[in-house]
Amino acid sequence: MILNTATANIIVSIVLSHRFSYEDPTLVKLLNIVHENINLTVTPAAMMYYAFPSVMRWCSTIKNKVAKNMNVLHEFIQETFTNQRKELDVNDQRNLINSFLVKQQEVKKPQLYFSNENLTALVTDLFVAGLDTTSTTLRWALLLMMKYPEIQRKVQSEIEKVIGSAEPQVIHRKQMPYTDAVIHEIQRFGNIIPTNLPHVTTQDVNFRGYLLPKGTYVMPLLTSVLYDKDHFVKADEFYPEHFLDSSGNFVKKEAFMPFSAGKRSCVGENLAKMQLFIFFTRLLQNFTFQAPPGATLDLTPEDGFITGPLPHKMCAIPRV
Ligand code: HEM
Repeated sequence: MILNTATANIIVSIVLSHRFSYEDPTLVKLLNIVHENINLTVTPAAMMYYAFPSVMRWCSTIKNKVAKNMNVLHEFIQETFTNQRKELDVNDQRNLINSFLVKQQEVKKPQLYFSNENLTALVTDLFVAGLDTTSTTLRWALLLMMKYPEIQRKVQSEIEKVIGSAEPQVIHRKQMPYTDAVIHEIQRFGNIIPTNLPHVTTQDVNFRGYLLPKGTYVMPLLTSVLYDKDHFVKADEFYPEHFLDSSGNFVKKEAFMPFSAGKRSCVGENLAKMQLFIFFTRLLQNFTFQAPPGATLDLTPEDGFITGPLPHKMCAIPRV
């Protein structure tokens, strides 16, 4: 919950130029609805619905429940976030919602792209897509650091060398190849969206001798690249050297695609990378993460659409 609220506040500050306290009932309610909706959409019945929509169409319960929850989320976002017309000052645009509302006034046909429904959908998308993803990756990061203390120590010594006790900034990343490699490996190994989002062919496609007619549902499995043994020699292990050359320089891998690929790949990729670097280095600068004595650390992922680690108890030992 702490990681979720911290990452949520980043999106809140973009859309609303505001931050909530971690106990604020509005923020807690938002997180609970988003989380509940994500959980609901990954129940076995919902998964069956995505895979076999024409069969499952007859089973209206799950469809109605998901639609009802989505309405609750939309209504809540509309009331809380997007209803800012009264306070709008065209000469003082401070956030994404302000800019959208100004555009709505400027364009001739706002109902085309800049409708109220689109604004609500846009803000909802940012929350749904940007919350659990970043915080789940950070949960993997902390578990993997507990599991591999020698890797954690190497990251901490690079932090000491490059950042010292200053606040980490994105510009530090270039000078920190080991930490960069560890963060990439956390994303690769964590593989938090194994099935990616479903896509549809917009025209007939010939793929390796198979015809995929226009309108075919396609699930481009990210696991198939992130765990590809041709690209990652120890694909089933946590091995930061996947992203390092023999001199310790960071190397890019074309099979590293946790954000997917192509025109519809994650729009939040750059933001997410900045968040991961800053949260991860700030946390390890100030704490060493350890399992409680006698605890066993299990790297089996949770079931679901976003696959986080299983819950573990964790000790955060201050470093000063
Ligand atoms: C570690 C963090 C994240 C991961 C691993 C991740 C991964 C993904 C993936 C795999 C997709 C599907 C792309 C496709 O359909 O091919 C996606 C879409 C999307 N992501 Fe992210 N994401 C992350 C963080 C974020 C953040 C922080 C935001 C926004 C603030 C965001 C916003 C979006 C949006 C809006 C889409 C839909 C894009 C579209 O359909 O055009 N994501 N993300």
